[in-house]
Amino acid sequence: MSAVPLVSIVDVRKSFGDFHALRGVSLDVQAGEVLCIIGASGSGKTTLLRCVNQLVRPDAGAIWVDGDLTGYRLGEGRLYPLSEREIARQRLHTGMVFQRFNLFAHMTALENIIEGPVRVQGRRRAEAVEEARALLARVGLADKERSFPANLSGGQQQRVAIARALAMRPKLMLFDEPTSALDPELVGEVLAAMKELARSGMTMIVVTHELGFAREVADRVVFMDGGAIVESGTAEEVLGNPREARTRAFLNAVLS
Ligand SMILES: Nc1ncnc2c1ncn2[C@@H]1O[C@H](COP(=O)(O)OP(=O)(O)OP(=O)(O)O)[C@@H](O)[C@H]1O
Repeated sequence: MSAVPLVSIVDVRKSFGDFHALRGVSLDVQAGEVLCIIGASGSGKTTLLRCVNQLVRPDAGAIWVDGDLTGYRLGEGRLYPLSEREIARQRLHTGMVFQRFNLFAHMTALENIIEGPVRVQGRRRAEAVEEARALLARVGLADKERSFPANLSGGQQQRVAIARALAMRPKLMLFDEPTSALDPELVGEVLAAMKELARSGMTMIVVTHELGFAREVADRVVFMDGGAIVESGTAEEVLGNPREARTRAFLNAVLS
């Protein structure tokens, strides 16, 4: 019998006006799995990721994260939609790293990292500081705790953003093209931090154009097109020997 997935996405649909961004997407992610989502611009990758932590509410379908039906709570045998506040609380189990780093400009790297644990989770400041220092060391920025975002490179800011997400002790990490806003020479350092995280056993869903990263780290690669999953398999299968013509066309376009 296979294990219960940490994330279960069942027939999720989402439209923006007449545009069908997701046309019935189903996907399971096991605990500890690293899933990379690839696909052309507009294929629905970001929308799917945002549905997982409810920054976007699906029109139909269901998403479970660690046993919780996201956006709902069970009471007296019925499902009740959660309020925005309750959704925010549910979202705390899921860390997200965006294209843009969105650090608080008036706070140092360390203060950015402890903000969530102290203010939102009510953890003791001393404990949060100790953990933040360990996280900064983990992403290679032990010497930058007093730096403000304006004095950090894009790659360093993104690594602080990863540390900040991890400080909330998430069960799941979502990455939305975390290196696409970076200068090329800064991409490697962020991917290195993500690789270390992947190897530590974190469950990760990564929307990425970095096929080398996917090849090296992904347990599974999913190719999306037109709001649907076209192909799913190991990196070797999907990137090395794709079955579907649409996957081949996409790979030919990005690799040429
Ligand atoms: N909030 C929104 N309002 C209206 N349309 C939206 C919204 N979000 C997404 N869309 C539409 O849905 C389409 C799919 O978007 P999505 O960002 O999920 O694709 P993507 O595969 O992640 O592309 P990209 O790589 O460009 O981010 C977009 O092209 C856009 O037209």
